[in-house]
Amino acid sequence: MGKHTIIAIAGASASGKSLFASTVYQELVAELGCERIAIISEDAYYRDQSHLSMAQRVLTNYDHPSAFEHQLLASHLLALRDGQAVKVPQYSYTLHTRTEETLLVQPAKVILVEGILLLTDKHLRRQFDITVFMDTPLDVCLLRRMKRDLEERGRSISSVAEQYENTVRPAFFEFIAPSKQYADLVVTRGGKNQIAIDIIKTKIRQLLAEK
Ligand SMILES: Nc1ncnc2c1ncn2[C@@H]1O[C@H](COP(=O)(O)OP(=O)(O)O)[C@@H](O)[C@H]1O
Ligand SMILES: O=c1ccn([C@@H]2O[C@H](COP(=O)(O)O)[C@@H](O)[C@H]2O)c(=O)[nH]1
Repeated sequence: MGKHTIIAIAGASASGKSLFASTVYQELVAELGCERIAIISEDAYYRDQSHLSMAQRVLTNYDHPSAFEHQLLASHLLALRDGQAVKVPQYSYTLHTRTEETLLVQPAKVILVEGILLLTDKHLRRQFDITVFMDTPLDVCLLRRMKRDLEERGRSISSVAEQYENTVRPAFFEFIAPSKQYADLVVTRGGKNQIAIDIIKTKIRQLLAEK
């Protein structure tokens, strides 16, 4: 591995990717400092849709690779590897578009990236040094997504159910499940699997000691 290590955490929507990644990040950043570890979400790279009306935005398939600007994410990961800071877009799930703000992410020795389709894109896969797949049963994901989307993303029961049937579930079988083959580590039991969290933390500490 080179000077920088990029760790991808993929899996179904609500499988626990962001809880897992943010727990690893929070538990390590205090110990290591933010110049050594950074975190990015693939969701930040949903395409800007500010030119579309709300009625048009709700028709987008947010579970299809075309919904993401993966090229921008790939170029940001390359820049971070090269020691340059990047301006990560910020995305609003309620407005279905990017906000005006960006978040300046500084280059770090270890970069955690989490998102549903990270392992489906061969250009992105080339950037990852370590790959993790959250293997949470789909019924558990649906229940967690329902609760989260009602509480945090301004959705209704019927809108979550409709989107789940139309795009979320089909995309899981078409894109996400087949991408599990590219994972180095498969994590069961979601974002609170402390043994898996500790394994990744130990690996990160070991990599940083070598750099
Ligand atoms: N092992 C777990 N036990 C209980 N709740 C969990 C667990 N893993 C994740 N969650 C919860 O499920 C929801 C979805 O998790 P999240 O990390 O946002 O998923 P993702 O990033 O994969 O979409 C969140 O509310 C999170 O707190
Ligand atoms: O405008 C949007 C953008 C995305 N979504 C849904 O979000 C999930 C991906 O995020 P997770 O945090 O991994 O759940 C994806 O399944 C999209 O369906 C959305 O509903 N609206």
